[in-house]
Amino acid sequence: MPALLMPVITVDGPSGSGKGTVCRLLAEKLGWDVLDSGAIYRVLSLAALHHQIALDNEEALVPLAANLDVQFLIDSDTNAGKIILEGEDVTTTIRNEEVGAAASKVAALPRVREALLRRQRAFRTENGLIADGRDMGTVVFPDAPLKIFLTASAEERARRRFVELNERGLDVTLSGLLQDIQARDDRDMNRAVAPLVPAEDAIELDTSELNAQQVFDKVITLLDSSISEGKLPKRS
Ligand SMILES: Nc1ncnc2c1ncn2[C@@H]1O[C@H](COP(=O)(O)OP(=O)(O)OP(=O)(O)O)[C@@H](O)[C@H]1O
Ligand SMILES: Nc1ccn([C@H]2C[C@H](O)[C@@H](COP(=O)(O)O)O2)c(=O)n1
Repeated sequence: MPALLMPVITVDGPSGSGKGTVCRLLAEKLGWDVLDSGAIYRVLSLAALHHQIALDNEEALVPLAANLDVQFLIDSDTNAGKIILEGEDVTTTIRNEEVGAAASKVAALPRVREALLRRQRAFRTENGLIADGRDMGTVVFPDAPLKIFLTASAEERARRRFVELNERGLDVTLSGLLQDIQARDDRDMNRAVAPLVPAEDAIELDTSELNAQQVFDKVITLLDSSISEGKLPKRS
């Protein structure tokens, strides 16, 4: 690994455990970049739908993944992320539950994961990186000095998603979301390649009874321990 590369903090865990929320807060605090690896799988599944490629057609999905025409931009005024797929703004579309389920299907294909590996590792630059996903600590950045694995009960994760989607005006039911979450967990945890499991050296944090601020505070405590152990550089 070239010496210029800064450390990575990995945050893995199942859907709705709060990874994206804590990664955003951490990145703001540290001024580091974020890799939202789930967004890459979501964009790929959307591209497959656009090109009418079946979600289990590994032969066709591999070149699509390798040549994916996607840009991850930051709006300089609002600082909000923007995702452009083949010239189209898909920032909101990829967050739909259907796209999440489709992403979990293409993500089960070993050669598709392989094709996306280099693209994910390229997010690591001379700035520090917070990497959000399922296999960040186990496969993509196994040398990360701080690995966090967030969990929460499926019921609590479904409740969180219900609140979020209701706020967005979407017509969803709690029981439907719970079923979706359980199906996605099952696929993500039981696939043959890079299943959702904590890395051996990951620190697990159950967020079921914690609000987002409490989770963030705990992560900052873990970060400070890693700094005092010399695993991460002092923060400015
Ligand atoms: N500790 C928390 N307590 C309550 N709600 C939370 C907590 N953390 C996050 N949330 C809310 O739960 C929802 C899911 O959070 P978030 O998107 O961060 O999860 P995620 O793990 O990144 O999910 P996914 O993998 O599906 O992208 C969001 O609406 C978020 O605001
Ligand atoms: N590192 C990753 C990230 C995501 N996936 C798959 C599995 C998820 O169900 C799906 C969507 O992810 P989300 O945006 O909800 O975090 O993508 C994966 O296999 N590996």
